[in-house]
Amino acid sequence: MEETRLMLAAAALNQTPMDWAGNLQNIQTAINEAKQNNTDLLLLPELAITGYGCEDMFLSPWLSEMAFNQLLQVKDMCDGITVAVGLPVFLNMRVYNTACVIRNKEIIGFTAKQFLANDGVHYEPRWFTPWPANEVQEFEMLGQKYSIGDIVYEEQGVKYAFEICEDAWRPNRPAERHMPKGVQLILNPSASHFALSKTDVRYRLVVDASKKYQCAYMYANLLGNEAGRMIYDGEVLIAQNGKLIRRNELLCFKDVDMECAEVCFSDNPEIAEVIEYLPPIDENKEVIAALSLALFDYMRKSRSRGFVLSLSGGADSSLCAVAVAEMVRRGVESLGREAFVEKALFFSAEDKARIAQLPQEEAQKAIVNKLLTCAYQGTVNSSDDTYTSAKELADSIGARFYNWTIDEEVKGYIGKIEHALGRKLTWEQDDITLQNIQARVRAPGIWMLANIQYALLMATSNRSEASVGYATMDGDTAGSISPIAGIDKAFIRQFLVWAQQELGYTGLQYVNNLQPSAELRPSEEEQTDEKDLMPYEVLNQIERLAFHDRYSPEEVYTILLEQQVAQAEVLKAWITKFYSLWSRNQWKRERYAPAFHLDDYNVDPRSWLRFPILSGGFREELKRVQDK
Ligand SMILES: Nc1ncnc2c1ncn2[C@@H]1O[C@H](COP(=O)(O)OP(=O)(O)OC[C@H]2O[C@@H]([n+]3cccc(C(=O)O)c3)[C@H](O)[C@@H]2O)[C@@H](O)[C@H]1O
Ligand SMILES: Nc1ncnc2c1ncn2[C@@H]1O[C@H](COP(=O)(O)OP(=O)(O)OP(=O)(O)O)[C@@H](O)[C@H]1O
Ligand SMILES: NC(=O)CC[C@H](N)C(=O)O
Repeated sequence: MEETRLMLAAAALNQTPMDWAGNLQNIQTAINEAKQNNTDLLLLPELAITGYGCEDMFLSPWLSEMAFNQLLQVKDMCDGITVAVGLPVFLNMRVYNTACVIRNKEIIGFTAKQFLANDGVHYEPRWFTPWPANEVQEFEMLGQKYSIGDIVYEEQGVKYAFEICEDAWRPNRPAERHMPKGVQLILNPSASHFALSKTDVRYRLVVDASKKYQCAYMYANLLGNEAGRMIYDGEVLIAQNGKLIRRNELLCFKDVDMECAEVCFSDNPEIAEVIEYLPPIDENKEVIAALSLALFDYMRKSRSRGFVLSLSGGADSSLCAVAVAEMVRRGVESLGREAFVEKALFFSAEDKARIAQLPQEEAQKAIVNKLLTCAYQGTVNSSDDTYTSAKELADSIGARFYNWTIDEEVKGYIGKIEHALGRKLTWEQDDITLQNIQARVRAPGIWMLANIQYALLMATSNRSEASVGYATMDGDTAGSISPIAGIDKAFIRQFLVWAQQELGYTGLQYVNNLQPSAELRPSEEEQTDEKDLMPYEVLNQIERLAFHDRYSPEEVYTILLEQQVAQAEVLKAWITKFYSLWSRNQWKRERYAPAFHLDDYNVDPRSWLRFPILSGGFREELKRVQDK
C-alpha cells in the first residue's frame, strides 16, 4: 500500500483590513512557526493579505494591486514550504476572492471562490464575482503568467484542492467534484463570523465532509474582532476520514494561533464508522469569550485608552463592566500579564513596572483600574439599591468609580423650557419628555470623561431594547461602541447569575436581585421595563419569530397562542405594541454606536437586518391580528 506522510499546519490570524504591515507580520510569524515544525503545507485564512472586511475598498483596483505586491513578499518567505494565502485578484474588471498556492517560493496557482456569502452579515456579491466550476484560465500580472480557477494541486503525490469558506456551506459544494478527481486533501480558508454555537455547525461541515469524501480536511478561520462588528473565533480544524485530528482553543488573544499534525495518506484509507461530535456548547462561556476578545481588539485597533461607562447598577451596564474585567482576566491568561499590557499599547513604563510586581489578583484589579472608569449619575428617582449595586461591582473588579448627581442640570433644562413655554411640565402631560431629559443629561458628563481619557464610551443598549426603541436617543444610547446590542435581555439576566456563580463576580449579587428599571419616573410609580413593555421572554419570542423565522404578525400570534404564552387579548396587545414600536424605531437602530455581532441573527441594519425607516407600520397586518 502506497503511503505518504505530510506535515500539515493551519493558522488562525488576527488581521485588520488594510493593515498591510500588521497582516504581513502575522503571515510571516505563521510561516516561521510552520517551518520550525517542518511543515509541508500551511493554510492561512480567507483574504488574509488584505483582511476580509475591506468592504467597498475591494471595488478599487489599487487594493488588489497592493495585495498582489504583498503576495510577492509572502512568496519570498516560502522557501522549503507550501503556503496557501488569501487575497483579492482583479481580472477583466472583476474581483475574485482567491486562495493562492505558493510552493518553495513559486506561485503555483490561484483558486477562486465559487459560492459567495450573502446572508445579511456577508455581502460578498457586492464586491466579488463567483468563479464557475471546473474552469481554469491563464492571466498575466506584472509580466508573469499565472493560472486561476478550479485547480487541483499536488504535494508529494497527494492531490489537494480548495473550498473557500461559503463554498463548503452549499449542497453542491466543490468537494462533490474534487473526490472523483482523486483529491485526498481539502483546504478551507475561512472568514466565518462568530455566532452562538456555530462552532458545532462548522465542526460538522468539516468532519462530516472528511468522512463523506474520504479525505483529509483542513480549516483555518480568521481570529478576533477584525473590522469592528464581526468577531471571528479563530477556529482551526484538521480532520481525516471522519476523525478529528486537531482542534484549537477558540477566541484566544494571540495574533497567530497554529495547529500542526502529521497526516498519513494512503490508497486504502480507514474510514470512521461513527463520528464523534462536540458536546453541547456552553453559550455563556462562548459569549463572554467573544465579547472580551472583541473589546480588546476594538480598543487596541482603535488606539483607544480603555473604556468609560455610565454604571447604573442595572443589568446592562453591569454586563459591560464585567466584560472589561473578563477582557483583562482572559487576556492575561491567554498572553501572560506582560504581553497583555504591552499589547494594550498605552501603559506607561512606570505602570508596567508596577503591575509586574503585584500579586495576581491585585495585578488584575490594577489593570482593570487603568482600563475602566465608571460613574454613577443619580437623580431623585434613583434608588439606594442601584447605587450600592454599581459601587460594589466597580470596587470588586477594581474599576475607577465616580458618583455625582444630575438633578441640578435636569432642573436647569426643565426650568428653561418651562420659562420658554410659559407653563409647568408635569408627569401627566410630559412623561416621555421628563424621562428623556434625565437620560440625556447623563450623556455630556460621561462623554467628558471619555474625551479626557481618550477612551471608548460604552453604550449599554441590548438587543431587546433596540427592537422596541426603549432607549433615549443621545441619552443612554450615547457612546462610541455598543458591545451588547446583539444580546437579548433575557440572556443577559441569566448570564449575570451565571457570571456571579461560575466566574466568581461576587459584586453581581446586588444586580441579580434587582428588577430591570429605567428609574426615570418618580420612585412611587415603581417603573420597570417589563411594566412599560411586556415580559422580556415574550418580547424575544416575538422578535425571533418575526425576523429570524420571518413569520407574519398573524402567524406570530397563532404560534404564541398555541404555546399558551398568554391569554388572547393580552397577547394581541403585546404583539401590537411590539410591531408598532419596532416600526417607529428603525431610525434608532440606524443610529446605534457600532455593535458586535454575537448571535445567529441581529437587529442591527449594518450587520444583519435591513428594514425601512419609514413604513406602513404593520397597520393592516395588526388589524388582522386584532380581528382574530
Ligand atoms: N422615523 C423617525 N425618524 C426620525 N426621528 C423620529 C422618527 N420617528 C420618531 N422620531 C423622533 O423620535 C423622538 C423620540 O425619540 P426619543 O427622544 O429617543 O424618545 P422616545 O422613543 O419617545 O422615548 C424613549 C423611551 O425609552 C425609554 N427609556 C429611555 C431611557 C432609558 C431607558 C432604560 O431602559 O433605562 C428607557 C423611555 O421610558 C421611553 O419609553 C421624537 O422627537 C420623534 O420626533
Ligand atoms: N443612575 C445612573 N447612573 C449612571 N448611569 C445610569 C443611571 N441610570 C441609567 N444609566 C445609564 O443608562 C443606561 C440605560 O439604562 P437601562 O435601565 O436600560 O440599563 P441598566 O440600568 O444597565 O439595566 P436595567 O435595564 O436592568 O436596569 C444604563 O445602562 C446606564 O449606562
Ligand atoms: N466568508 C464566508 O464565506 C462566510 C460564510 C459562511 N456561511 C460562514 O458564516 O461561515
